[in-house]
Amino acid sequence: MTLSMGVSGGISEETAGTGEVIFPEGFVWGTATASYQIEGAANEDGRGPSIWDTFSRTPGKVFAGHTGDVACDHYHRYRDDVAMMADLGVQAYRFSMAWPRIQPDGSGPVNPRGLDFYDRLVDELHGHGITPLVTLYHWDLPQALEDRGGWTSRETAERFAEYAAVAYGRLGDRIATWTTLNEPWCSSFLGYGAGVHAPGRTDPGAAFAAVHHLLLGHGLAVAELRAAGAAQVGITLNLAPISGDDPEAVAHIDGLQNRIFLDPVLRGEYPADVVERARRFTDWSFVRDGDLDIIGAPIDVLGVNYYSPTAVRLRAGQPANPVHPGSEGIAFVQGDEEKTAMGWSVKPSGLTELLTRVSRDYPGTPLIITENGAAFDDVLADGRVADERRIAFLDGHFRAAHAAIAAGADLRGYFVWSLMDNFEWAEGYAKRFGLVHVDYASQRRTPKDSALWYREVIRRNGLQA
Ligand SMILES: N=[N+]=NCCCCNC(=O)[C@@H]1[C@H]2[C@H](O)[C@@H](O)[C@H](O)[C@@H](CO)[C@@H]12
Repeated sequence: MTLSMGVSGGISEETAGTGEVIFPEGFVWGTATASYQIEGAANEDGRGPSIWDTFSRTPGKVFAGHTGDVACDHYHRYRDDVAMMADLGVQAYRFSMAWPRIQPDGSGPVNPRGLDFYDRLVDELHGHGITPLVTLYHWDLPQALEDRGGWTSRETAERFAEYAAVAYGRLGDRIATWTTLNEPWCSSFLGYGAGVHAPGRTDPGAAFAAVHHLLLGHGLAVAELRAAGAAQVGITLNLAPISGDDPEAVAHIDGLQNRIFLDPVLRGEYPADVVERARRFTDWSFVRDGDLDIIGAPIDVLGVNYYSPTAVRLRAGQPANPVHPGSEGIAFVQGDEEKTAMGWSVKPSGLTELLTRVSRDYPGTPLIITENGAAFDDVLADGRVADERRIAFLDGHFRAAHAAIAAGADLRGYFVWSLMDNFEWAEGYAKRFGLVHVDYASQRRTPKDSALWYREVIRRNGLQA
């Protein structure tokens, strides 16, 4: 089954908020994870160090000094985890491959034991009738490449395409949908601009160079995957609807959050207003003739990660938000909506707004929600996690996604973040996004009430009244 296969069947009448909601026939329901967040086995079977191994060992960068050394020990427990997904009725599974497992130095010699793991994982998935969707890069850049400039260097883009070809060569016969990058916005603006993610650099100019080389890596990898015969290729972007009374402030943040990625990938050009505003930080000399043609090569599916909307307003004297270069005078504000354990506003209608905007402004590319979910302060008691807030969160967002489909969005699937609690980057293990609870001391998995609820959603292909 390919994930951007056409869906058929009508849409039931949209009942706002409470009624029965049935998704189109063939709609794909899945869960998502990422290599550094769940695998562990950081120094096993030839895996090389990544920038997150380095960053998590840097004092003060990650909550309580947590690292991904063990994480959910998925590297050893993958069979049970796949069986657990099958028991939950999960139809598709989005996971990432660890580049440092496959090429420990990010280039040159391939580590066959690294490929062997993904071989075993994919065969286990198929054995349970679960469709794999792979992310080639979910932030664990080989440290050796960072030592040579990382994503600020064009060389990294070129090495990424080689890695994509190696991965496809071993697994292309069993994985139909290949996405290149997860959230280049995080890799660039959090990793090189604000320094709150690996590699921890705080240089806006470097962030813009990283944006470009991440996108160039995407484009070069798409070319390799196409040449090798990949059925579906795509990319995953974290996007957000931007609201506010001041059009210039909204345009500025929409440009840095959304259009700086959507326009190159889907239109083959950088948004002119973003290019101009960024000239304070970069001369864009890293862009070479032909790069945008490479970046803008057609894709088959766009992965959309949505968590929360962004609201901005002008505020005199407001210093720039380091995540958003040049945002002096722009305040990021939150309404009185419910907040998750991450402090993020819960606004399902933001998903409808986002999906309809992307469909309107960038028509013609099927969409998949590759991540949506929430962290709450889950409590395991008597072998159960009664995570009613997560059920309500997902119910609302599923209905919002359905409303977007009813409004014409070509949405093909939905992957809940995350299958299980895992290493939440700078928050370490303090934040739990999983449908399944993980006791890290024992590595015991316990499906939360939301997992059991999701099983019924999948079985019904929709929501009850
Ligand atoms: N306000 N606000 N912010 C909304 C989101 C900010 C950007 N962070 C993400 O999207 C990351 C994405 C990542 O792929 C995954 O690896 C992370 O575990 C999840 C949860 O954090 C999300």
